[in-house]
Amino acid sequence: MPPTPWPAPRAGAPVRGEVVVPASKSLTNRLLLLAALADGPCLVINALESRDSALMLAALEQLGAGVEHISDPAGTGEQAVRITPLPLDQAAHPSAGHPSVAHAPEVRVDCGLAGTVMRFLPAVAALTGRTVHFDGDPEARVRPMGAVLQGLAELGVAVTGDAGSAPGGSSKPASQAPSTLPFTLHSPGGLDGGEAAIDASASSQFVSGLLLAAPRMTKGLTLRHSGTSVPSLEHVEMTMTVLEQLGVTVSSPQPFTWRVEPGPIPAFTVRVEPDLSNAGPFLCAAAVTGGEVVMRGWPKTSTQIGRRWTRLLADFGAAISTTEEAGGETLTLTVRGPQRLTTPGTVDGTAELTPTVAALAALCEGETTFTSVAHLRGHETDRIAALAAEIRRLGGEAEETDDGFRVLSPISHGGLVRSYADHRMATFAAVLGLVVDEVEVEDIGCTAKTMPTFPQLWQDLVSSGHSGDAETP
Ligand SMILES: O=C(O)C1=C[C@@H](OP(=O)(O)O)[C@@H](O)[C@H](O)C1
Ligand SMILES: C=C(OP(=O)(O)O)C(=O)O
Repeated sequence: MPPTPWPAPRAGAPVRGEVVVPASKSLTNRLLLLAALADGPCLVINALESRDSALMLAALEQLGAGVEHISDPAGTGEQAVRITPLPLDQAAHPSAGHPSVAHAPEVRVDCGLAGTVMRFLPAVAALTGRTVHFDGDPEARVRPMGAVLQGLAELGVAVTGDAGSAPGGSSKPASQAPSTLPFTLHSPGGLDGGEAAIDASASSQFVSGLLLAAPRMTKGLTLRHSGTSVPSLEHVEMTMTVLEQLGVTVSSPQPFTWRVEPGPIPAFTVRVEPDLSNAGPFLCAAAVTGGEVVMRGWPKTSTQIGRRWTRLLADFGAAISTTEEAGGETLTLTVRGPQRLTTPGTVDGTAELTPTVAALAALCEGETTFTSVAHLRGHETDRIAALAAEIRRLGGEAEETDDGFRVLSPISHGGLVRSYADHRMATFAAVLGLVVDEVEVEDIGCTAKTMPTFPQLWQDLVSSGHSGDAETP
């Protein structure tokens, strides 16, 4: 049964309110994975609870980690996840008195539509020495996977494109590794690492996925990107920083080359930051309605790409102010919307923020050109095509370009916006619906990928303060 369309709440007045967004998907899934590779049980406080993080936890459990949900571990009312690491020593030394992994049952990993699961877990799977089958949603089966699988094949992992193939099936040359889900990995000797070169121009997650597992490769890993540019380079920096913060030695001997030394990951307790990408639509609610939205707990420094919101919103005419909070680590961020949004003309390399920025562009007079985002064609959906199509559906003009798209004129009416199973297409439509009558979102449920509470938080924010009138473009 198709989902019931969700009528996007229309702001009858400038949106004024405060919002607390859940934890970062990118940090949660890195920290859960690294906890499973640590040398003792770890506590991840305020871990995101969403489909992507649930898939990560389920997969880590399948691979042999322990997962326990704990309420209020620090007396702050927060939730936490305790991870008992994977028994990797058994994989590395199957004859050292441990039950051999050769007899361990095969594992099935459901990636859903999560890039962080499909790109980050193959190297971890190889470390376990078990035969692991990966598959996901129909939309996930077209997302690019080739580089990470070629990298693993180069490092000696048998990779086959048939999810049902026999364990131990012959390894193919790296160039013949499958390029999409489903696939099967088999690496009975674990993963020694060493050196590999991959073309990561389709996703930064190919790099992150190999680097995250590298501390537990016996030789560590020197990874070189062989293409022109890596998109979302911030996410690779996040990977390197998180590894370093957890005590792993990392370096970047030259541009597009990363080195992770082998060694233990000391057991850790960590608290996850709010998701600054998912904060975007809420902050945009102030920008598009001429209202004011406050977010407490904005990290003073962050590895998240969403830290760019302060600059991006200012570029569209919003006023941003911050005050330091007690403890000095976090800020209270206030976004005040302008009377009328102004386009900065060009928006470059906004990666996963792009659909939300596109909502601002679709409400501006004047052209906005999005550049260096070609890789968005391999996201949850082809976001370049989807954004152009949905802007046109609502009466705007938009065209696709080689490395992005151009919004030529603003939308002029509401309608049913297709969500393409993509959480950011759904929230793109929600932002538009604040100021345009009768916008409906085909499947608001897809926001559960990274923020199951989105519909409620959105409704709460829209109804939280009423004064003045919101303008229709
Ligand atoms: O490493 C990560 O957590 C992510 C990396 C980026 O992927 P791409 O490089 O494929 O854009 C980003 O878009 C995604 O939402 C999360
Ligand atoms: C591209 C995204 O997700 P994923 O981690 O599935 O790649 C995203 O959240 O915008």
